[in-house]
Amino acid sequence: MTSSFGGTAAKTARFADDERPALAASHVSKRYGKGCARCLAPQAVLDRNICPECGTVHAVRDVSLEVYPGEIVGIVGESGSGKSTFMKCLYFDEEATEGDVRAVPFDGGVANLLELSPQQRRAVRNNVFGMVYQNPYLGLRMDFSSLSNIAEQMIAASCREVAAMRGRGEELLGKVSIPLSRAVDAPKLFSGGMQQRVQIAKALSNNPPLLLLDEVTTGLDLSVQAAVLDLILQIRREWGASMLVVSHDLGVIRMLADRTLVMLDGQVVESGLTDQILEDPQHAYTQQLVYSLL
Ligand SMILES: Nc1ncnc2c1ncn2[C@@H]1O[C@H](COP(=O)(O)OP(=O)(O)OP(=O)(O)O)[C@@H](O)[C@H]1O
Repeated sequence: MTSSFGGTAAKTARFADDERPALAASHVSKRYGKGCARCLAPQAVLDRNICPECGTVHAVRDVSLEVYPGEIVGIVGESGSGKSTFMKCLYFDEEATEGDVRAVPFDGGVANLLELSPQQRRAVRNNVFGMVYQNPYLGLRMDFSSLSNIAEQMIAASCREVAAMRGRGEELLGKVSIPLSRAVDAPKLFSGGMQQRVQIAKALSNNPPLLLLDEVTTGLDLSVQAAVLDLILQIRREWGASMLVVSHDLGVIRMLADRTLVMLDGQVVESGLTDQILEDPQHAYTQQLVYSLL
């Protein structure tokens, strides 16, 4: 079934036992610095995420996760815990130091995305992932019109028909509640909430099977936050996209995520169904996060 977002309908059972994960990341690490015998040893004890010996920053340490079709997976953690860096490694904004990432929608999950050529990486960015950054300046050309922003993304994915781009752009802007009268305005003239909604429309323009959302509601007013969160849930309901959502705010993760990973100092300290984590947090840091919600 085709929905109003132009993709397949959301699944009610989000991940059946026999389904393969749409995205599988294994043992992903990102270090700033060369590392040394001390900090590269298994179970190395660091000063938070920094090696006391050589000063290498272990921003992401051995993170693995899977996102199943139609599932929303959340990563929560305080500032500096490594969640954005992990996301950036997936989207090639940062070069992972090591790890293995497979995406079924790209090539059936055959290649390790981290070993792709620059050209193949562009194909993944244009056709497999839709990225929405916390800072809309990273995801949008602020001086182009909103329609042109969407067209740019579609051209990157080989669309050449002006009428199709205009039609898709107007459809998506309507979906994210940007009035058509503002479609030719540049995002720099918009409020923060509107900019985020244009970014979401742009990210959706090629029907990416995997959406990466990095702190998309941080810095927005509460009512605007609620509208953006509703929009994300609507996208999942109508379109069934898989999503990886990063936030320092457990309230956001509680609203969106089926499963959650908790990160601290570059490592995953706890993971499981979001409801379970909220009801029965095991790690002291998760307990602190959950109690701060009460
Ligand atoms: N270019 C860099 N060089 C050295 N350290 C870096 C660099 N970029 C990030 N870091 C460090 O990596 C760690 C993880 O940062 P990251 O931005 O991923 O955290 P985060 O959990 O997303 O927090 P925030 O939401 O505040 O960005 C931090 O300690 C940060 O200082």
